[in-house]
Amino acid sequence: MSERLAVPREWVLNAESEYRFELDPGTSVAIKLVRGQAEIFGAELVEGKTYFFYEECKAAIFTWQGCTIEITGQPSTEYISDETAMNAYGNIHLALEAMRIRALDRTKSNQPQGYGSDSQSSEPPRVLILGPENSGKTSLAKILLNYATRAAQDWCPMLVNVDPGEGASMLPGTISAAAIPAPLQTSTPAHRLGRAATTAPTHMTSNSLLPLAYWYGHAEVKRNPLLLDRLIRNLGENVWDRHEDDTQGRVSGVIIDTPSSFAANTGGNADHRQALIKACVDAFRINVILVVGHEKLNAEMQRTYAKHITVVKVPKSGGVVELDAPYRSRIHKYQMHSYFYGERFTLPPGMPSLTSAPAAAGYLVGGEQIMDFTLAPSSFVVPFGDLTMWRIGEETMAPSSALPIGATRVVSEMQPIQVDPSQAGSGLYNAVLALLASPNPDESERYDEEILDLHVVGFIVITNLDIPNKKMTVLAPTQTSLVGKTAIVGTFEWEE
Ligand SMILES: Nc1ncnc2c1ncn2[C@@H]1O[C@H](COP(=O)(O)OP(=O)(O)OP(=O)(O)O)[C@@H](O)[C@H]1O
Repeated sequence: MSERLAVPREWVLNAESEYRFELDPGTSVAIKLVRGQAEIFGAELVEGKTYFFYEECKAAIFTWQGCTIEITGQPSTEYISDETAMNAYGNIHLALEAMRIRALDRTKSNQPQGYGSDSQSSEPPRVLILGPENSGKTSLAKILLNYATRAAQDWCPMLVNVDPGEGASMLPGTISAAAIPAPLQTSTPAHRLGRAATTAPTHMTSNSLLPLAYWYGHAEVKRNPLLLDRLIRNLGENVWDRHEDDTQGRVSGVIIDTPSSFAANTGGNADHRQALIKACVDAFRINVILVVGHEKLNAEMQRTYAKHITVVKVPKSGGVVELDAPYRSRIHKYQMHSYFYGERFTLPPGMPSLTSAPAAAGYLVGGEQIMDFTLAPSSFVVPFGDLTMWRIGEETMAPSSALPIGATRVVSEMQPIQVDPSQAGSGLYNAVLALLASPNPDESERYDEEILDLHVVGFIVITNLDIPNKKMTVLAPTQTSLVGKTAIVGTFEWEE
């Protein structure tokens, strides 16, 4: 390792500029704010503390007023840019903030929602972010959420992620909603939108989220858009119910991050794309649409929604990195590993070790004091009969275009099909499954497709199938009884 890497390097940033960096696999960097003010995707850095970044993190340290930062370790790419989109993003935040304050005033004056001529303008912000691949949608969502939580009003905005390829604070394949009480930190792309409490070691709980999630099971929207539509509507209903009894949460608003396939047809069907945007608009009663870096989509949204919804064209940041498919699948792997095994990273060369107490006291990962990030999952053997496993829709369906004219396959796309683990080719070996909440205890309230509407309570992996003895080996965060539980398999595979 070269001597240069061991020596911390100082970078001086002028006001309204940012230091952008990208990391190679297996490397990490430490960044300390030496003096001045700085933030990362809207979350402020504490002066004198050392922040760690790893697992191919790509990010920027931005400063409004100027600062000096100290870097230890060598990113594969690093540079300073004074051409950022932060002014535009800051202005959007101010407009959303004004909406929150008006909505709060209205609540305090006890006027019901929808009352009076200015009812539209006193609604809290419910924002849908749309844009093509690598336009910076997730980064913008994070910046807006982080600015809201810093506003000294105790806002607790709701982050909704309907991009199953992203996974937010859960695993990829899920869509979720989580109230965000404090700025979302940045350290690894495996947890760009926070860490769910279920996977975090206990000492990290101060920043952990309690998301409500549904399992779609695939990274790609085109795989089963009808299912995604239904899950989005389920999520919307839940958020709406929750906000009925939570004025502060309701007034803080909702910010929705979407997949790029909502913006452009990526081999899918144009009707599905529009239907999914509509599902979000209806389910979350969207009143602001932000379109990042896409003229044509902006025009389309203006045409379709501008009568009732404020549609705003937003510039794309020049710092956004083009993420390719192999990178995205490595991130999925980091996410799945960190759910079961926690996080491991090596300090950059030249850093005093974690056992050196005085130095480690100033070390922060994801905004938390560094200690031990590893988890000890359980691997145990259970009879096949303990767990009922389902797959949604058939694997070998003919495409809709191959069906007779007038026929639809709505039922089969949404149909839960029980998976028999004793059948060769069940697809369960090394599959990631979502464990679902219990169905309605009242039998008379049950319905055929109920499992589509049950939220996720955890995840397991089947690491071995012993067909002659009708037993399987299950990897789970803790040893737990699976008797009577229901799980759904998707298309995510576990890799050691
Ligand atoms: N200003 C910046 N400087 C450096 N990296 C950045 C900056 N803004 C975003 N990035 C990085 O660029 C990558 C893509 O950004 P982001 O995920 O926000 O885009 P997206 O439009 O949501 O992507 P997707 O195609 O997955 O929908 C991420 O790794 C993000 O951390």
